[in-house]
Amino acid sequence: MLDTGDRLLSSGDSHRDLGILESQEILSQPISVTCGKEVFTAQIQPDGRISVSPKGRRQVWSAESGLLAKLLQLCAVTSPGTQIEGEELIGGIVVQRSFQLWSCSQHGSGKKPTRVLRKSHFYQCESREKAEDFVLRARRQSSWSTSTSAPSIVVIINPHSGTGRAAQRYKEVVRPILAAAGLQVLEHTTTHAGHATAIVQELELSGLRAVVMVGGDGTVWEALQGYMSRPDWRDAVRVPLAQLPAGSGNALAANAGGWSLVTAAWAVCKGRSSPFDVFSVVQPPGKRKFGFLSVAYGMITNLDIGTEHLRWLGPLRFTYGALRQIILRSDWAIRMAYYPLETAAPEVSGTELDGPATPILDALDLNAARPMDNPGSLPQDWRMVPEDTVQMCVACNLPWLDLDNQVAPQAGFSTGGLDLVYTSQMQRWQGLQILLKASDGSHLQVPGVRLIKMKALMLEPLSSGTWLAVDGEAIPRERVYIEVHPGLCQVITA
Ligand SMILES: Nc1ncnc2c1ncn2[C@@H]1O[C@H](COP(=O)(O)OP(=O)(O)OP(=O)(O)O)[C@@H](O)[C@H]1O
Repeated sequence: MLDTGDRLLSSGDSHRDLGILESQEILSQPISVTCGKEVFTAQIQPDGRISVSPKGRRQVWSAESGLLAKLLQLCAVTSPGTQIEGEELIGGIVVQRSFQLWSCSQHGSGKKPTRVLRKSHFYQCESREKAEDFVLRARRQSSWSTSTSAPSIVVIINPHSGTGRAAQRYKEVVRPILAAAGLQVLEHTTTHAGHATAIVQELELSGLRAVVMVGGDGTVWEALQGYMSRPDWRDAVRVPLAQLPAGSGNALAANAGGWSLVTAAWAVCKGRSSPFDVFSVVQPPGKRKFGFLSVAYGMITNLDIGTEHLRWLGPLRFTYGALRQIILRSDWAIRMAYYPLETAAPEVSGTELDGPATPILDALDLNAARPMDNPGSLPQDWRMVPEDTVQMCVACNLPWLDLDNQVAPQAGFSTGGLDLVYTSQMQRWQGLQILLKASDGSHLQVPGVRLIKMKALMLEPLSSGTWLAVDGEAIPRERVYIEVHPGLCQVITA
């Protein structure tokens, strides 16, 4: 095992051999339970719903709907008769001869729907074995994709992320949910910067449902470097990444719909994933890195990396940083050229032993004279960005840069390109408008905000006093080449 932080979590209940629970018919066998003095029938329906109905009544009675339910809620009384949607159910826990069902129900709507954890009454069975069997069936149906064995996940907790409460929040909020779903969880806690990369490089990834980061985007970035530096990177990228939002920005969680810890933990229990683009970051002669979120320069990096000392403020530090940058309003010299999104990439030639191919960048001689020194010498199909000073400047691989700001509303998990969003002649009032409108992406309509879609980018930062950053992590402030790898990785989605 890797480090002192390693810990294998058992769900608390024994996972008995489910060989007997082969068919759907057996999965949905009803059992008789009691709650207080009443007798109920608990059954997993073929569509995944669980119903607990008073014995003898044919109609499934739901405490979640209708006038009676509203009255009961008003009187703060709940009934043990209930019905839980399969989509909400995650599993349950067993205490002696009783079980309790756990679900995550939708709370709020609109653009950022979240889920809240709900726990049913305790239902008593004839024996502990019966209670365990029922919970096992509930887990199989709701969180195990009907498999007979519990899915395994790796959780990497960064105790330094956000305001420093990630480990505690994980223990209080997330760990019980994963245990109720019966997932096999291998926990690692990072002890230093760069540790998440080392953990991922050493992991046995085959058969894993997901690698789950409890932290911010820096932790995801480190895990991604770990994936891509493995000799078996091609197999590794098939294992989905997930982020439980415990950092400051939490962009991967935001883009995946994991707007809260409970919502993101529910998504891990459900285990649905989508392909998503990542990109190569090349700074010759340095080693290639990989990004999943953004390449930023100037104002955006100053408001992020420049407010590291205000970490205790949480995400508010970004708002403070943005206001400060708007008031200071600096111009940053830059040169950029891009390979348009609509232009087809050259054919891939050669092997991919050292990572995914970069056919667009391979057509350039990256160590030769700087291609942007003389626009006439730009390689075929590349275009120069006309402006040579910027204030805000960020190439986004995903729409949300954190839980609050949708900086590139037209971007997506698998568009095959980056959206470069920048300003060149921004006045302070425009900066304020951008700040106010970025929450719904309407800042793109503010005069002076430019958007260019691209498959590849070369960027030369020419000012000091700021940073060049990938996914919020500072990289050397030197020429950088970026190329997108469409749909290379997988992400767990809510
Ligand atoms: N045990 C640790 N002690 C100190 N630093 C750590 C430790 N583990 C990881 N780190 C470093 O913590 C830094 C911050 O983590 P992370 O980026 O996840 O959180 P954040 O900055 O709050 O969130 P975001 O990146 O979403 O804004 C990372 O650069 C990582 O290298």
